[in-house]
Amino acid sequence: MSAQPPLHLRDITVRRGDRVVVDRVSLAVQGGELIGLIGPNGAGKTTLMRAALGLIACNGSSDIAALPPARRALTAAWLPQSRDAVWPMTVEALVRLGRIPHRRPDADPAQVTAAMARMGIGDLRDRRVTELSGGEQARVLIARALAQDTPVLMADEPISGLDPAHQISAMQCFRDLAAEGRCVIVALHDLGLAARYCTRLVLMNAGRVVANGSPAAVLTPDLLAQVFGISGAFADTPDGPAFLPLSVIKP
Ligand SMILES: Nc1ncnc2c1ncn2[C@@H]1O[C@H](COP(=O)(O)OP(=O)(O)OP(=O)(O)O)[C@@H](O)[C@H]1O
Repeated sequence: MSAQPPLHLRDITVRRGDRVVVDRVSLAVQGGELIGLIGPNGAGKTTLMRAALGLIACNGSSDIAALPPARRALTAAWLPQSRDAVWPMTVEALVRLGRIPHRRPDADPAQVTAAMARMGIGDLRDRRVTELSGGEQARVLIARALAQDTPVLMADEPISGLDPAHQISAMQCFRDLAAEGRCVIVALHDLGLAARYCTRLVLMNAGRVVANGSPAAVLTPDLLAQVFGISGAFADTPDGPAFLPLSVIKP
C-alpha cells in the first residue's frame, strides 16, 4: 500500500452537557505511524477518536469526518472498546462483514483469510462467535477491522483481555500495518507495550493533549507523576524501549 497522506485533526472540541471533554485537540498523523493514545480514565481518548471518525458531533475539523459516509468506510476502520457479539454467526461470517464497505463482501475471500491468519484465528473460522472466550472474540473483532483493509485504523483498547502472547502479536500486527504505510491510532492503557511498539505517543489529560512525541519524551517522571500519579522505570534496551509502571504516588 502506498503511504496514506497525512491525517489532520484541527481544533477538535467536544462538549458533553456543559463539560468540555475534548478541548481544541490538533494532531497530524502520517502514513507509517503507529500512534499510542494514552491517558488516564476519562481523559478523552475515545471521544477524540469518535469525533475524528465523524461518529459524534464536534467543533473543529477532521479529514475523515469530512468525507461522505461511503468514502469514510473505505478510508478508516474502527474497533470500538465494547465487544459484545450478540448474533450467533460464525467467525468467518463476522470477519467477512469487514468487507461490506467494498460492496463485494463475498468477492474477497483472500482478505478475510489473511485477516484471520494475522490474528491467529484460522482454526476458529467455523465456530460461533457467541461461544468464544472474551479474548478470542476480541481477536475476531480485530480481524474484522483488518479485513476492511483501510489506510487508517483506529482501535480503542484493542489488546485489553488478550493473553501476553496475543497482546504482543496484535501490537506487532499494528506496527506492521503502519510499516505498510497506513495511519494506525490505538488507545492503550498498557504503557509498556505502548512504549515498545508505538512510533509516537500522544498523552491526553482532561481533554487536552499534554505531550506528543517519542516514548522516551512522553513517559518522563514528571509527566507520569502529574498525569497518571505514578512512578515508573524507562530504559532504552537493545530490544527497544522498555517501560514498567512502579508505584502510585500518594497525593
Ligand atoms: N455519552 C456521554 N455523556 C456524558 N459524558 C460522557 C459521555 N461519554 C463520555 N463522557 C465523559 O467524557 C469524558 C471522556 O470520556 P472518554 O470515554 O473519551 O475517556 P477515555 O479517555 O476514553 O477513558 P477510558 O480510558 O476510561 O476509556 C469522561 O469524563 C466521560 O465521563
